[in-house]
Amino acid sequence: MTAEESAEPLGDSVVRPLSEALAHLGGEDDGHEPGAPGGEDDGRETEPEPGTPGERLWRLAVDATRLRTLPGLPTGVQEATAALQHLAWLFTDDTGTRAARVAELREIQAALTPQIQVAADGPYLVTNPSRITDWLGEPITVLPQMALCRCGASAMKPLCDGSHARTGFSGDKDPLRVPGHRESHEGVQITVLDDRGLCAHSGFCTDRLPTVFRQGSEPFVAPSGGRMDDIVRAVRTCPSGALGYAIDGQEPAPQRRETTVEISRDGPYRVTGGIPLTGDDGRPEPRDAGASTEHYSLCRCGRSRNKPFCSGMHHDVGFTDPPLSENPTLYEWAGGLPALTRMTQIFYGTYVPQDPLLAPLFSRMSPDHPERVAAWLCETFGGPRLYTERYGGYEHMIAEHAGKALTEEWRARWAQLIVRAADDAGLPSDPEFRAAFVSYVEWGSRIAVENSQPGAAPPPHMPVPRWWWVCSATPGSRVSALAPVAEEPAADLPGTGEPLGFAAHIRPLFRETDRRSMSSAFDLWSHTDVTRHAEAILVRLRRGDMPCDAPWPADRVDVFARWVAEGTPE
Ligand code: HEM
Repeated sequence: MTAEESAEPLGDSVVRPLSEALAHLGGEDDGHEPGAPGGEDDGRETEPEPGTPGERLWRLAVDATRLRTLPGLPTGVQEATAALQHLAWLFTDDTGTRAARVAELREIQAALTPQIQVAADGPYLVTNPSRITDWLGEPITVLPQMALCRCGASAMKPLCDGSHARTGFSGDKDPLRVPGHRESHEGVQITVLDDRGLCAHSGFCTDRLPTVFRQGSEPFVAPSGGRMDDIVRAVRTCPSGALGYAIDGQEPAPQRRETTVEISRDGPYRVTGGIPLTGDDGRPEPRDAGASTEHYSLCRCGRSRNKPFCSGMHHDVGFTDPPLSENPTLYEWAGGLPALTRMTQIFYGTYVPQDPLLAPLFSRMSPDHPERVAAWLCETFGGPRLYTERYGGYEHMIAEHAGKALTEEWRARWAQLIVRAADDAGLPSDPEFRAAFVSYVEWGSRIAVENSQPGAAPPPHMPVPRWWWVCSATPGSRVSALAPVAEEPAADLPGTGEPLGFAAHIRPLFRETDRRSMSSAFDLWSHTDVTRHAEAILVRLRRGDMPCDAPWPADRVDVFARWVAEGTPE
């Protein structure tokens, strides 16, 4: 980053929030009379700060961080500190120095409670975060003080770049939002608690258990539509905290998960692990009665009706992250580790235990088996080498299958149910992804059977396989997936009185798309066919319902009418 490139973020994210904060504290008056010694305009030449821009930024970041630790300062100080820490980090090239500097900043603000503070009409100020992941589940660099974009307009998402101040972002709730109200839906063994006002419409419950969580039906929850353990699992994956459950009138203790902020793709920040959430005044952010504090979803598009919480508006306003490359890995297309883990948890947590054939085979699997298999799939589908790094790689996987004498019957059931789990987990259902996914499942499961037979001797040291789209069926391989069919240039119309002919004047009026859409009835590029249907075509052209995407202009219809009147010459 050059000094010029840093100027804009410095202005928007450092100078503005700091000056607003100082104004708030009455700090505009610095105690100096204009022109007095020590004032800005005392007429003396100010000595330039020594050191490179990077070193100067670093000292500023340290000063701001010390200031940030003082109690009672406006949130602008945090916002500016976050920007300075980020800039100082960017300007430090050497990895070792970077790590040492981050450690020093962390030390300065170590006494601050980890939390997310919602700045009024501003970003989420994240203090001492332990883990922030992208939508693929990969950790992003965390600094001790961070400001995450809340208005949806930042050019350096997930970080705030000060855009909220330029765009006039408002953090107010919409008075027309679905009101927060927790309803109880009593079943035989379990009561499902549901607050529609908190729902972020991530679809995890409706995908996973559509017989209980019924999109478009009233009431939305039908506890008798599923087994108790399935309902519990579905409720526990609800990212917004809208869902809860009680058994015999008792709600369970909150889940204990690692504190994480997940930046979901095209959607909200999903927070787990009970990170405290406070408002601009430092008090706990008001929540609906009974809402989860262990997990919640925070608006990232800036348009939620229930700010700061997500209300699912990102779908309606078409909030999107930058598109994937034309040839993403299967891992990226699937949705990364979070999506693959969702699938394996459903597979090993629901389908396998309920299946009389598979349940005994997996009765002694380790509790983290779903995570392990997800890590394998993540690596196989082109993601990070998680299985190799964490779980022993190829050799371990081979050893797990060795000697189990897996049968074709087991294999077929395994393959059938994992595809069902992929549906439930909301993995992409496009033909290209599913072709690649199923081909791997078929291939991998058959290899597993082979390697599990008595006396099998699979090669001992192999890398984890890498799977790719099949037969070049990548997402970009279909014309329709790349771009709409290019508009064909409009044909030149003949002059008035110019003798008309089918080949020269009529056929060019019909586009390739028109021809294709009529091909089941007749050929619009054939003189014989068009002559035979000329009157009917003319009626529809005049009515404007052919072609179906947009009617022809009148002068074009007139040319066709004249050609018909002239006896449809060739
Ligand atoms: C694409 C196909 C498959 C993949 C990717 C796969 C993946 C894995 C992995 C990674 C492990 C080791 C987990 C660990 O690190 O502990 C494992 C274990 C195991 N797999 Fe597979 N597997 C496949 C097919 C099958 C099939 C078809 C069956 C039988 C129906 C099967 C049965 C087992 C069993 C019984 C274990 C040991 C579970 C335990 O008791 O801990 N696998 N599999």
